[in-house]
Amino acid sequence: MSQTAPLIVRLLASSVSVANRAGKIVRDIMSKGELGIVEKGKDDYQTEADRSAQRCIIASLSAQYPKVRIIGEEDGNEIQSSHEFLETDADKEILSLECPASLKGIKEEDIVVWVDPLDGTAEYTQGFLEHVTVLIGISVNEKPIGGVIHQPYFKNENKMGRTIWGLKDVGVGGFTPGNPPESLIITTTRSHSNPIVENALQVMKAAQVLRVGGAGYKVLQLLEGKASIYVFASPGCKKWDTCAPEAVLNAAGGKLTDVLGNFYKYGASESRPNKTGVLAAVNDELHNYAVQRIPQELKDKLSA
Ligand SMILES: Nc1ncnc2c1ncn2[C@@H]1O[C@H](COP(=O)(O)O)[C@@H](O)[C@H]1OP(=O)(O)O
Ligand SMILES: [Mg+2]
Ligand SMILES: [Mg+2]
Ligand SMILES: [Mg+2]
Repeated sequence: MSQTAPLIVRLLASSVSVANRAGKIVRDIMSKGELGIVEKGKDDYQTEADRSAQRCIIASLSAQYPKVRIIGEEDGNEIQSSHEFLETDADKEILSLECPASLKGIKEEDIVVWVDPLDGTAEYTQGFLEHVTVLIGISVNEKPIGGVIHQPYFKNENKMGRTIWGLKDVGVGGFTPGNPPESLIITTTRSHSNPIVENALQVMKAAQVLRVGGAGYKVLQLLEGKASIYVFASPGCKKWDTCAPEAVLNAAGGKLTDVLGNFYKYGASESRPNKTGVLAAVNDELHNYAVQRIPQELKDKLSA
């Protein structure tokens, strides 16, 4: 690995390689067919793929960046016994990026990485495999500045999977960005809905509502021009769900906030739940439209 590239570029390059490896683990466990499902809470599951992918990501990144604070979704991931999963490659394309001056002085101690080893677990267990992503989000001073969204089941011509990345003041890569659709298309949850979530959808006056799994996949739909706005007026998403998607969306000129229009903070001591929901769009105009549409009563209910 090039030791000459600035830390943030190396960390993003490592995250791309580690996410690819985690994606292979996710596919291998599905092929073997022994998912080892554990119920963590209501509508909240964990599988062997969530556990193994997280072990791979945390072991690999903490071995190379020992002073970076890394927070993963799953509990009980002892990293000692994970040498089988160590991935120390770093993506060459990312390593060759020109690091903007704004990101050059960042030290390991300044960084908090939020890891969702498998976003869309419900969909993974139900066979909606294209909704599944691996998310690695890099934050500095509480703000998401870089991120990786890996899709293990994206079908290319000759290989499985693709990795989308974004870096502040640099841009995005790994996919072809699309313009927002002509008519208003909303993307939202398919497995965690409730009456308040539905109310927030109705007020948008959308031409179409797409119901898909995962925060990563929904933000990808925005980036590819398949949807205009991502609305989820409910707690349930956590910091590891939104850090990487928000970083990539920001790098593409978009915006992700809660349904009141406030940014989440990604410091290590922040509470994990995104209590006041998620509202995201590829540009400020669509984002403003959505914030204004949400009734005050609903905003009050969520922030109570
Ligand atoms: N009620 C909930 N309980 C647990 N996780 C949730 C809940 N709501 C959302 N999430 C997390 O946020 C992601 C996006 O939500 P949704 O697909 O419902 O829009 C889910 O895939 C899940 O992440 P994960 O699959 O990593 O546990
Ligand atoms: Mg989960
Ligand atoms: Mg998730
Ligand atoms: Mg997860």
